[in-house]
Amino acid sequence: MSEALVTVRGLTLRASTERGEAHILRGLDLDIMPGRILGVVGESGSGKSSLAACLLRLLPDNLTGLAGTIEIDGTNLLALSEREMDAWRGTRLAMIFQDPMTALNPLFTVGTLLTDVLRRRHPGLSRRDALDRAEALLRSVGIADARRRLAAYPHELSGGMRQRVMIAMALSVEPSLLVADEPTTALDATIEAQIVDLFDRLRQDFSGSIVFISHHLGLVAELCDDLCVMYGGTIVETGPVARVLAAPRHPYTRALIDCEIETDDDGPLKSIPGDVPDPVAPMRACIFAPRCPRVGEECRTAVPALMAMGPGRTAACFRPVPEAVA
Ligand SMILES: Nc1ncnc2c1ncn2[C@@H]1O[C@H](COP(=O)(O)OP(=O)(O)OP(=O)(O)O)[C@@H](O)[C@H]1O
Repeated sequence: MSEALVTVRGLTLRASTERGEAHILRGLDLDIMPGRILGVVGESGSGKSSLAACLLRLLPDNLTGLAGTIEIDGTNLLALSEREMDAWRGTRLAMIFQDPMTALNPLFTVGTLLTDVLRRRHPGLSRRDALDRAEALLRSVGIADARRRLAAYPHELSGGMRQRVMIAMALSVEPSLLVADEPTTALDATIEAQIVDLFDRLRQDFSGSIVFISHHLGLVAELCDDLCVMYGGTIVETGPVARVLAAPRHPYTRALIDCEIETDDDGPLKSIPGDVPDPVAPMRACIFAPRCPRVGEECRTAVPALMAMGPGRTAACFRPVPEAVA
């Protein structure tokens, strides 16, 4: 297997809250492979967006205790100054948010937003050349009548179109690492399918890594190569997406898949019985133990580390789902 593009080790994040210090990320280890799409899934509150925010170091002020390392090509992003990090964001890292309006400045036209990013990336680029490139980028993300759209303001576009513009802006960075946080959640099903198709097409020309965060296992199965399952600020399972979904080893992954299978298209979303862990509580045992159908004595007294579960796969579980019945 090739070397990881991004190596995350012992990533920890805490927040001061009224109830005390919350453990948002509890020491994550993760390898993100070049040229592959890594899907990150987990229930609401499991820490997916926080992981995304750490990868770009875009964190709110009340978040403290950021520790560990995030290494790309031998540089630890967590050791960079704010200024150095800003330069990385304009050249090596890019993010696509759930709500494009949070990322698209409403005061500027699409053309200005795109040419600004392009000229930051390529300082010698003339305004005319930048506009030509911006137009080509809009076309590449499926925007018809691209020249005319350059003059539009974000609020003049539909939600799906805004999301395409944000994808074009992220691509204009030519990033090594592109992080997409629930990029289709705010869109209706037809537009969602188009955006997923777009990601699928983009991957052919894109040599960097994509981290794709989603609630939706079906979407991740369709689009991603690798999977990372998060629970309670920890990673509980990783591996090639098809193999993990066909035969999960962590009981939490099994439960997530069962919920998705049992949820009818039109029916209410099924959920795993029991409550998600309290982020303020310290972790002294397996964090999934209180909800786990396979729980044993050791699960209530020790914290399982991620253990190898066959080629390219890991799970943090003392009593994994047996392979034969997985
Ligand atoms: N700035 C913050 N201050 C306090 N707690 C926070 C902050 N940001 C996130 N959290 C808490 O950290 C935990 C993880 O949140 P996060 O948004 O990363 O989860 P998520 O898996 O992305 O959830 P969702 O799918 O709902 O977006 C949650 O318990 C959340 O309440």
